[in-house]
Amino acid sequence: MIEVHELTKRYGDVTAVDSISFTVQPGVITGFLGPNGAGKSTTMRMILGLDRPTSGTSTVNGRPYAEAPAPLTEMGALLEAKAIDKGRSARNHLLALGATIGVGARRVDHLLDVVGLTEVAGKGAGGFSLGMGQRLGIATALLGDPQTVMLDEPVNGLDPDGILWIRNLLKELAAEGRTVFLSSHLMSEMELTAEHLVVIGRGRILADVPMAEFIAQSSQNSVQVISPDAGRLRDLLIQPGVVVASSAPGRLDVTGLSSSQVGELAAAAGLVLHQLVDVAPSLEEAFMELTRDAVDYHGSTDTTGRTAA
Ligand SMILES: Nc1ncnc2c1ncn2[C@@H]1O[C@H](COP(=O)(O)OP(=O)(O)OP(=O)(O)O)[C@@H](O)[C@H]1O
Repeated sequence: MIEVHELTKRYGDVTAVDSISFTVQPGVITGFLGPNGAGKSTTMRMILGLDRPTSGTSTVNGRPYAEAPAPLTEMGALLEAKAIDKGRSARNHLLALGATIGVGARRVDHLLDVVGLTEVAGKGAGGFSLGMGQRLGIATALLGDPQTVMLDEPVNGLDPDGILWIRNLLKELAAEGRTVFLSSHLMSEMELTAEHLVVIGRGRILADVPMAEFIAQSSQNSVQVISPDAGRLRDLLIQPGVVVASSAPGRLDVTGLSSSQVGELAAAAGLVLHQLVDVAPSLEEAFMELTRDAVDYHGSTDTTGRTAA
């Protein structure tokens, strides 16, 4: 279990983390979400004891991580890929770390197999691709068979096969009753992996809820309609508070009305419908809605350098 209590971190004038409290429970995968610069990495670094909090506390399995007698067996963490001695082979890296906690060659070779690095185990990790470095980082996190794992962007650089593999691995770890805490900007992947979410924006907790609840509370529900009379239906549905978009001929995506309202309006006008479906919002839509006011870095699709007057 990870417990964070009124944790604050200031860098000069910047408050990176602003008195946040949350608990990461064992047995479920908890996702840590937030826009760029929200404070996720800073929080994880403080939990790991790599950054000293300005105030507040955090504990891993009941005590500050820095005080754990055998940290690698308490919590395995992946913060930055490739944070290893680049000249060393993957196997030697794991063996050297394993030696500090009584883990030998057998478990090292097993873990190399689990993360899919057996064939390159003797090669210098300096030549590893981003995804291979990530796999090695995950093997390192699992080395001490820890009760808790904390992973910052674990799917970063992984190919589709690797992403599926880590999703299943994390689910297995949680099913074994372990605490699993991970950050990711890949919303579709997080939606498939996590059961609980902690969302942070500008250093503050915006949500700490089960995934299903987080998505359900979004107002982004829409209705998808397919009709041979799409044009007439569109004119009928347009009213204040209703947005009607069309992504294909004969298809309308309606927000602001329920499917029964759309169906009744169509029936009253004698319009034929071929399909009428409620579309639940995605995690991405729910996340964008919640964090709209907490995004510090906005991009633009204008690559011309011209700005609107
Ligand atoms: N060592 C540091 N010195 C000064 N400011 C820092 C430092 N580390 C982080 N910050 C600032 O703290 C804030 C939170 O940064 P942090 O890296 O924790 O965010 P994040 O949620 O992990 O972002 P991202 O999604 O981009 O990785 C940002 O404004 C960042 O610029």
